[in-house]
Amino acid sequence: MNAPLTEPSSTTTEDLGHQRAAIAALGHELRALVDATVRTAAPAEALHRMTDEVRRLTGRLTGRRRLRAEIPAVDVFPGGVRMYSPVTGPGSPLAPPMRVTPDGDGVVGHCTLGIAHEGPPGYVHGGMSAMLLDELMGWACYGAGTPAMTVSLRTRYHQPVPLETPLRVHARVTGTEDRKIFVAGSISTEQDRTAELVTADAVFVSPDPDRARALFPDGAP
Ligand SMILES: CCCCCCCC(=O)SCCNC(=O)CCNC(=O)[C@H](O)C(C)(C)COP(=O)(O)OP(=O)(O)OC[C@H]1O[C@@H](n2cnc3c(N)ncnc32)[C@H](O)[C@@H]1OP(=O)(O)O
Repeated sequence: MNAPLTEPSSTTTEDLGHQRAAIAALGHELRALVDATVRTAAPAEALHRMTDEVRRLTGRLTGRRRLRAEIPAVDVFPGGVRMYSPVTGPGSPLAPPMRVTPDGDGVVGHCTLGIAHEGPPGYVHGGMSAMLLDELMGWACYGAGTPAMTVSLRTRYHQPVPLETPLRVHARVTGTEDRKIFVAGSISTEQDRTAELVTADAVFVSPDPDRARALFPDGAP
């Protein structure tokens, strides 16, 4: 029988690097598994065999489990690496993952979505587009020195967003009013950055300090 998979006990910088690389490698394979799962035309018997194998694998991820709201040791929070973010996390099978970089007065996100994120056949699910924008708009707030949470997000879908096509997501802060931050965002393809397929505007709010402490006892965003 295979040995259980457990967490390392020490957390030196080198260990963290190894741990992050291992998390990213597992995330990569799980994303490949998700992609294969939503594409397969395998017959029911093959799917049942596969189900048994996956259940066995899941059972091998033993050891201590992260608690709700606990920040993983591999993360830098706030404002840094989030290994399991459903949008940017290299360890998340749900994430594209989107890579975020500064861009002039805002931030830009790069990613390609596969058919696991399909809405209309061949195109991205509208909720997924909203998720990419929401996340990146949050990064824009953080980049502007005002970490905040979304209180309102309005999306406009101008044209369908193609799957399996490199995408460029953009966000920038357009104004502030006390604790409110106004943010604009868009999605285009890398190939034609001028054609905005989805645009969005959002209001973010920096929680007041008491609210932030209550929401995030381990460190406000
Ligand atoms: C770095 C990458 C991060 C990525 C994160 C991606 C972003 C996210 O997904 S965040 C998760 C989704 N958002 C949430 O869960 C937020 C839920 N909301 C809350 O918890 C609270 O509203 C919170 C904590 C944000 C603010 O609470 P609090 O500090 O008490 O503020 P509050 O006093 O209610 O409101 C502040 C101001 O915002 C205004 N406001 C509140 N909601 C809205 C709204 N929907 N639209 C416009 N303005 C609003 C209020 O009117 C008030 O304005 P004013 O001072 O002029 O009266």
